[in-house]
Amino acid sequence: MQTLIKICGLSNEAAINAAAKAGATHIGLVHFEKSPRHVSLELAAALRMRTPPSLKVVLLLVNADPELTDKALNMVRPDVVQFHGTETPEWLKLVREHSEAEIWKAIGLKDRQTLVNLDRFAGVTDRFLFDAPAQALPGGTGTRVDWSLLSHFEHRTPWGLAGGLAPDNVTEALRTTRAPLVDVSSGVESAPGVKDVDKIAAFCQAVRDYDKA
Ligand SMILES: O=C(O)c1ccccc1NCC(=O)[C@H](O)[C@H](O)COP(=O)(O)O
Repeated sequence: MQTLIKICGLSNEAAINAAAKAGATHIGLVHFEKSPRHVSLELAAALRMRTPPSLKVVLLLVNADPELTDKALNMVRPDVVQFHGTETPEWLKLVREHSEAEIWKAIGLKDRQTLVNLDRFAGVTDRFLFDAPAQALPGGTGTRVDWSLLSHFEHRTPWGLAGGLAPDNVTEALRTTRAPLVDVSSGVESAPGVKDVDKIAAFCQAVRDYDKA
């Protein structure tokens, strides 16, 4: 089966087109002011309109209040909303009742206990995204998670792997975890927030080569 590829933290049309050309399946737009990849809702909505249909648009929010969440979903109309903070299952359930967007929950993967605690999100998230635990920023830090934690875990919900992935380590990450989706941000940048089209192409090529092997 083809591995899904999300290129996160895009902020211009050229990078989106590069992701489409390289064969990515999802792009991420980060709406979080502290991030070097932050895009305003106006820009996110404009980029969403110009995104080729081969790509699903994922809007990232971090502990956004109800008013901002509602505004963001109405303005951007993403295919997926990714919650990347300490949002509760109750909050996700409420969003699900008011939105048709797919819901993803990012999880800072610290140890085995993190995986045991996932049950509280059963039925309220369409996908878990396992990322490095939050640091100064909750995501986009380029920090690898311990892949071995995922290698024999029986997943009951669709999931994806994020955190410190790059063109030169994604093959090993896939061999170890068999992730159905991989997510990358800083590993395909030349500077924080600046996407590199050659790195995007190399990342996607490495994933497609793994798929074919
Ligand atoms: O990318 C950010 O700046 C960001 C800021 C706040 C919350 C989430 C953020 N990114 C979320 C993502 O899905 C990233 O792709 C993921 O954390 C992996 O990032 P990286 O380790 O840099 O590849």
